[in-house]
Amino acid sequence: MLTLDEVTITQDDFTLRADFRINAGARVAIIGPSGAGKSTLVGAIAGFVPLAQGRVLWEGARIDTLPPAKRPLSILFQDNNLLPHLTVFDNVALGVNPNLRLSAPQRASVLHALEQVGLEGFETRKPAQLSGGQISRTALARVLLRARPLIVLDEPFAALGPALKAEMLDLVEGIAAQNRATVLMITHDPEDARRLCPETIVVARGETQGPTPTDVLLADPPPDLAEYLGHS
Ligand SMILES: Nc1ncnc2c1ncn2[C@@H]1O[C@H](COP(=O)(O)OP(=O)(O)OP(=O)(O)O)[C@@H](O)[C@H]1O
Repeated sequence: MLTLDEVTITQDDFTLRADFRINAGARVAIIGPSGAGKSTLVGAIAGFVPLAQGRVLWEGARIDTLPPAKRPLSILFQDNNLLPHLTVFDNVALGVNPNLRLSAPQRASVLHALEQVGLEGFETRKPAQLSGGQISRTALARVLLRARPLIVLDEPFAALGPALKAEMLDLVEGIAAQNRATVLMITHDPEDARRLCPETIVVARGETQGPTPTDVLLADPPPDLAEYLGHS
């Protein structure tokens, strides 16, 4: 279980309060107006943004005191998930060993992860030689290989077209199932939430609400969310 226990995050004059629990294995969307604090919230969970108050726990143990690399999660951003000077193979291999000295079984596991995301034969390419979808697949192969119990997505697929985005969300679902991982996904698109996330947290007016079942929330959104979604 991921627990945010009476957390307050402050960035200059911006304040967000968060207090919720997410069960292990759940897939939860984070939705809310631009500037509401969605990235700040996941940044605090991942360790890039300090807490002003409160605690973050995974399976009952505090993680907010750990540096980002020691936290039990993998995070993907909209951009810069890959190192441009490294090949696809090495970008994925970073998930096994940051110094890239891999044993034979580790090399085999990288190749297997690439195969699973449909990138067999792309091992020696550099990110500049990949399409947007292939970049996403490479980043997801690393997530698969790292096998951290929590997968955090800060809109990594926002620039992809709808069909490709749906494919990536299905790939995330498969990876999460294989690793028995919990998923937290920021999105601006309610259809993404419907597709991947049975539950949703709303971030608005300086606080988090939920998680709430996504279908219930979207069928009858509270005023803040209705305004954001463009309902009358
Ligand atoms: N490093 C920072 N220093 C000061 N204020 C910041 C910093 N990063 C973000 N903020 C402010 O915190 C608030 C929340 O920003 P955040 O990026 O978390 O919102 P968001 O909900 O993810 O927005 P969007 O949907 O537009 O990406 C904004 O008012 C933003 O200007």
